[in-house]
Amino acid sequence: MIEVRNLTKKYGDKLAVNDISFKVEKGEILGFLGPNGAGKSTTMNMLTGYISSTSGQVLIDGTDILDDPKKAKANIGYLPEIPPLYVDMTVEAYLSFMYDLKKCKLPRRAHIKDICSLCKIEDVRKRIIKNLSKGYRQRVGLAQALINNPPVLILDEPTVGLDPNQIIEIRSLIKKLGKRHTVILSSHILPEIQAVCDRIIIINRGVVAADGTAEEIAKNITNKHKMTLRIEGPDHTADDKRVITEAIRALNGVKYVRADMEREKGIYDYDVETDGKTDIRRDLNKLCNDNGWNILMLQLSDLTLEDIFLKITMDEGIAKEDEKTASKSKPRIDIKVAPSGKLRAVKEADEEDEEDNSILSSDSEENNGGEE
Ligand SMILES: Nc1ncnc2c1ncn2[C@@H]1O[C@H](COP(=O)(O)OP(=O)(O)OP(=O)(O)O)[C@@H](O)[C@H]1O
Repeated sequence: MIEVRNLTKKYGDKLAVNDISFKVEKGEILGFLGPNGAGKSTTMNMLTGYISSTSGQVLIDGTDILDDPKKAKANIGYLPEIPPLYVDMTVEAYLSFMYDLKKCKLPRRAHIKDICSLCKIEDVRKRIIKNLSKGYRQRVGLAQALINNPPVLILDEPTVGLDPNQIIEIRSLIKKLGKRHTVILSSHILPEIQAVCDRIIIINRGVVAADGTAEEIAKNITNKHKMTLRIEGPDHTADDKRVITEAIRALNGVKYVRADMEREKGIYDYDVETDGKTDIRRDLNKLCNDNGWNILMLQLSDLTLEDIFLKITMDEGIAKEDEKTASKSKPRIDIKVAPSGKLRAVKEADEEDEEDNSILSSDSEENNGGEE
């Protein structure tokens, strides 16, 4: 439904988006994550045809957004971070105006009524937008994005500034919309992405740093980094523990080994961490086979999305130290830390610096719309 091919955007010398490619299938809800300045809004703006790309292509249902913007844009409903509202209009007048602007063909009254019902703004239809609370305004913004019943919905930070109840409502609405629309949702908030999205793309410094489901990301990352093993040595003694720990430590790619509790008589668990680049499982198996040890359990660490992001960020820190001598740096995953999400480790021999801490801001509704 959406195809992005080698998309690049430069603002003067500033490379904001650097050769990104991805596809979003019909009916998929894609979460778009990244720290401040990563290039999310720039990408969203190119996807919606709001700004042009320096190079590359955006295809919406096969139509190039720059070659035939009218046709491509007819397929898109866009809710920017700040909803584009005419605040002196009533909700109804505004939606009717948007209906005309988007040349909607569906029966006007019935359609606007349906959209209002879907977005739960029926009770404020006759109110002036500027008098509505932030949550209601956000829903009116969503209603305008839906007005021409577009197959693609692009939502930029749709829950920013909402209170927790409003956040839950908007999330469940997006989930519902995802059944009939292809949705791209940009957010800083990991739990939001986890709750709503089928798949996540993390963009960092203008490149796609990760792409996949939370499970895939977790698997890729945890597989490579951390596992717990239960190994039975020949003698069931503490000496087994020492020999096994040292032998694992000597494997290529192992960074850290610690013998944990004695789980069965003379049998210990071992926490093992690797360098993140080497998959040690086969070597480990061979080591145990050669020595006549039995692997009774091998468990990859079960990390939350937040753990994974933190882990990636921390590993980037380590990579930075390792790669000081490397010539040119590549982008790294860098996440704003609010509680937690998912991806494919497109993570390369990345590098350096900074973390951000994202904030889940919450505004309470002052004017609780609804009553007239
Ligand atoms: N009009 C512009 N002119 C020059 N540089 C720009 C312009 N718009 C964005 N940039 C730069 O491009 C980079 C990407 O910005 P962008 O707004 O796309 O990031 P973002 O991921 O949306 O960040 P945020 O989460 O803070 O909104 C940033 O370094 C930003 O400063």
